[in-house]
Amino acid sequence: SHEYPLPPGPRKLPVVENLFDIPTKGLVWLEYAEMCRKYNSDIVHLSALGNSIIVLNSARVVSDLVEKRSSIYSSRPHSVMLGELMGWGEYLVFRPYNDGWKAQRKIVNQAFPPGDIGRFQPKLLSATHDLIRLLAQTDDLTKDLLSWASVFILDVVYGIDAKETNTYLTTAVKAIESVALAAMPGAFYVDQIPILKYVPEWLPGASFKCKAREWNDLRIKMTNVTFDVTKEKMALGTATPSLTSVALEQMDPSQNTAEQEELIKMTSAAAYGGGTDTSVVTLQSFVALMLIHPEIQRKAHSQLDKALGPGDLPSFSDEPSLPYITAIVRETLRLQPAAPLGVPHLVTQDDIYEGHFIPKGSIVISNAWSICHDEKVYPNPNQFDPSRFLDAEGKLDPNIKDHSTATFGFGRRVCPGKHIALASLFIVIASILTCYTIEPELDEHGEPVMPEVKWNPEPTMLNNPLPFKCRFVPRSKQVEPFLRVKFDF
Ligand code: HEM
Repeated sequence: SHEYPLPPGPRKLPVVENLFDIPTKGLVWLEYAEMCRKYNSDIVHLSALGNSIIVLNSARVVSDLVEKRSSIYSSRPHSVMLGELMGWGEYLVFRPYNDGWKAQRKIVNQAFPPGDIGRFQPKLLSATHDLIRLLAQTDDLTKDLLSWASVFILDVVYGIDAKETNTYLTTAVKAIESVALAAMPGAFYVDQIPILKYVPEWLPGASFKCKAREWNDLRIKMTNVTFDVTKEKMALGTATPSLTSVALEQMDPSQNTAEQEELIKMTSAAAYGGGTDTSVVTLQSFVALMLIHPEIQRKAHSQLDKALGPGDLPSFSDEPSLPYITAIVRETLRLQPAAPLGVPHLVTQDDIYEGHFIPKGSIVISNAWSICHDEKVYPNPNQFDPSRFLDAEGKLDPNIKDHSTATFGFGRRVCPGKHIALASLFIVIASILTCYTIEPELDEHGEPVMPEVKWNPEPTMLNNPLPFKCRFVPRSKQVEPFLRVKFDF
């Protein structure tokens, strides 16, 4: 009954409203983009089960609302399953926009100052060299990439070194998986019918409560075990700088210690969870895109061979002479963003935008996919072409908008690990391409068989290629010492 109409969108049916219009199958970001095209609007409204959903489909509207009006567009939807029953509701990623969120955000910003990533570079480099060695004999690419991401993130967040990683990996992988499952809208009825949370566990149909209890245990374990490692190392004087150690050192002694530690724990676990899978799926997409585009690998190889001495592995100081590698990082994130719909925001006040009413409490979904595939900014948007980011001389062209405004989210919630993620992707991509050519597997006659690479059509928050087969073929005898294996050339 507001004087301004809601944004356009599919017709609302009695009772169920738009329940059947909400995409739940296939690549949902494409479905949302299509819906916006159909209603000829960059902003679309849906409602179902008491939720109001606003879809934003262009850089312009996302910037106008989520960025310029960020004081009211920065909260998160509440979830009974994930937030209450599984206990993740107060962790940085999921926490509503309040003082607790601000305190956690400050912890990350102090430990990860965007201007100073130097202190983490040795950690990223050493995790990358471990991966390079694994790839020489990989038979499970996903597993190796997960190991790379876990090694560097556990080191950056907790100062845990590579040999200890496996001890903590199983719990974390299960915990992160449980979050991904519970975060899928519609996965658990209790999110639509909150009163179900009072149902006793033994009642038929209440298996979600058992799951929630197990998953809550995983959260507690994941949060505490790694945190305790950092504390112990600090006490022994063996800690290397990490998010957790920096935050512990910066605690205010005049304030309650237990409360501050609790905040640090939740922040660290959120960074651990927020950084792992996103990094893995981005690298999976990179490998898949290289396999499909040997001509791009050749260009990258030629730049690497010019910039590096024979037998050298790339370091961070090589970045200025490797613009094509930076362009591959950007193009991978643009073409196949890791989280095409980001993490939903929530608007905390009624708002009016371009003649439309946006109700307080609406879930706001910013479609990063559409922004990254806008043909006005990126001609032939579905083409993998790193050189679109370069000028005529092959330098990075500052006039071409880079993906990072979209792939890493928006406004006050923008990914606080963004510069670490970009640095880790640069070094791992440069190192893989220095050492290897990514090639299809050979059949029994020695002929290459190019697999059909498909991006996962299951509805999840992440965008990853389905497992595919490929080979990492070493490029020269000079890298053998790094790989610590012998090859026949
Ligand atoms: C390729 C890698 C990565 C991608 C694509 C990515 C993407 C994102 C996105 C889309 C969001 C939600 C932003 C929003 O709500 O608007 C986010 C949040 C977050 N990310 Fe990342 N991320 C990556 C790596 C990392 C790393 C390495 C860390 C930490 C070490 C990290 C920590 C976080 C945290 C703590 C949040 C929650 C911020 C908040 O809610 O205030 N991320 N990330």
